[in-house]
Amino acid sequence: MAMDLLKFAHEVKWRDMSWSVCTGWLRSLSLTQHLLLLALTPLPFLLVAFFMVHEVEPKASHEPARLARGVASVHLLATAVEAGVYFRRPHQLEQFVDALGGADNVTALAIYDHSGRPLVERGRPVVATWERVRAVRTASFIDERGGRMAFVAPVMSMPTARDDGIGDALFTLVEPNAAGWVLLEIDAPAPVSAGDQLFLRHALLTLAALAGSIYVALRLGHAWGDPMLRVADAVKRVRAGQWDVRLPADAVGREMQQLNEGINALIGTLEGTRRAVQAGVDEARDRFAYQAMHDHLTGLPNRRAFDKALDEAVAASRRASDRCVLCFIDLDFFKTVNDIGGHAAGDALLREVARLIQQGVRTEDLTSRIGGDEFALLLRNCSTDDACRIVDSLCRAISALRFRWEGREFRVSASFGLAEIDASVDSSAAALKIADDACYAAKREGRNQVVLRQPGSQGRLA
Ligand SMILES: Nc1nc2c(ncn2[C@@H]2O[C@H](COP(=O)(O)OP(=O)(O)OP(=O)(O)O)[C@@H](O)[C@H]2O)c(=O)[nH]1
Repeated sequence: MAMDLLKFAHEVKWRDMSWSVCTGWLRSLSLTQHLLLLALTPLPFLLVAFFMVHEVEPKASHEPARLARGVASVHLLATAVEAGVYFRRPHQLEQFVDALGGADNVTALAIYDHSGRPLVERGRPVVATWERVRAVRTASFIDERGGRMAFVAPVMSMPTARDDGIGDALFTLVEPNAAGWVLLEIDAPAPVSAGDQLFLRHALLTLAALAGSIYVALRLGHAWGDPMLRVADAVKRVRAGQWDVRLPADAVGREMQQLNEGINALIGTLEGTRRAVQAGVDEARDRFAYQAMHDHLTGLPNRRAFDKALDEAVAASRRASDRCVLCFIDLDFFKTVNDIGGHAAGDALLREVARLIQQGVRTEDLTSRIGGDEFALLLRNCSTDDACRIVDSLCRAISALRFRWEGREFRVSASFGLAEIDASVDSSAAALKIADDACYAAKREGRNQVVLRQPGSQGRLA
């Protein structure tokens, strides 16, 4: 029992496996190959039907009409030679047989007496034995062998009356008996060749039907498969970023047209969504890029942007002797504004000062907020004198500012440290250090003033 179960499980597994291999193979076929398979599916049935039809087809030599003709011929012969047999006239029989034996399809013709002795014989009979001949009572077909058909008919004796010797009128009628037999063997028509013709005709028809099916399958495969391939190609191109791909709306077949329309609409929708997402991404990227380089409170370039510009300025001064001036600005007693007016007041003041500084410099100059209440200027292509003039007017503008907040008024001022960047300044850090020192000096000297410090010098009030 257990063995049976194991065997069954094994069989089921094998069946499942072969089924999955089969379905896997089917799935791997193209549409054209599927249709070809469909067209070829009836082939085994056609072949079986074809051979069955060929098998039941009666052999041409056994056609009833042919047999009847043979039987009639031998019967006529037997009747015609009756007298010759009865009266044993071989000469007459020979003439008769010679006349008939010349016929094309007669291969043997023999006339036997009642004891089986051939009275005359043309050709050698091969189909019928004497035993079979003498058993014949009426004209009939005996057999077919070796491409010959044999017909035999008895030659009947004439009916006679026997005198019984009792009186004048007393006779006994003697029934006719077989006095001999006529054997006729003729060529059997070539049944095989007729069968072959039939076979050939059926085979040609089958092949023609098959070729037609294959042709239709290939045409259908292309008619259905090509639009599908176009769809697959369109999807592939869209995935590669070609959003202008569109499928023809006049494809063959209503279903294909609907599919193309749907895919075109889908591509359009995806394209719209992609544009919206891309716009969002671009906008976010720009925003992040802006935020990365700008101060959120004042909108001025921030410390990172300033460091970058300063690096470039230092490199340019060393390379081409482009002179520029770096300026540090630190508000004086800014903490007081925060403490009295609150952080919001401090923010508002920072924005106000930023606006003032921006208004007071040239367009090619860079203004940035680099820390809490610290600003920096990069005055490009600028002499120290021009720089002092610009910064001095800034200093005055800031100290003239009356900042009002919630009914209070604040007086503001700033300390400025200037550093010229020439070819002797070898790094941004060195430039920053000089400007920072100058600003610190301005603070130390009493604030609200400008200190210029040349590279390598002690510095002076501007
Ligand atoms: N409102 C506001 N305050 C800030 C901001 N960033 C920094 N601060 C404040 O700014 C002040 C800067 O400090 P300091 O420069 O030492 O103060 P100060 O009063 O200006 O001193 P001096 O520079 O020596 O005159 C600190 O109190 C910080 O809390 C900001 O974004 N907004």
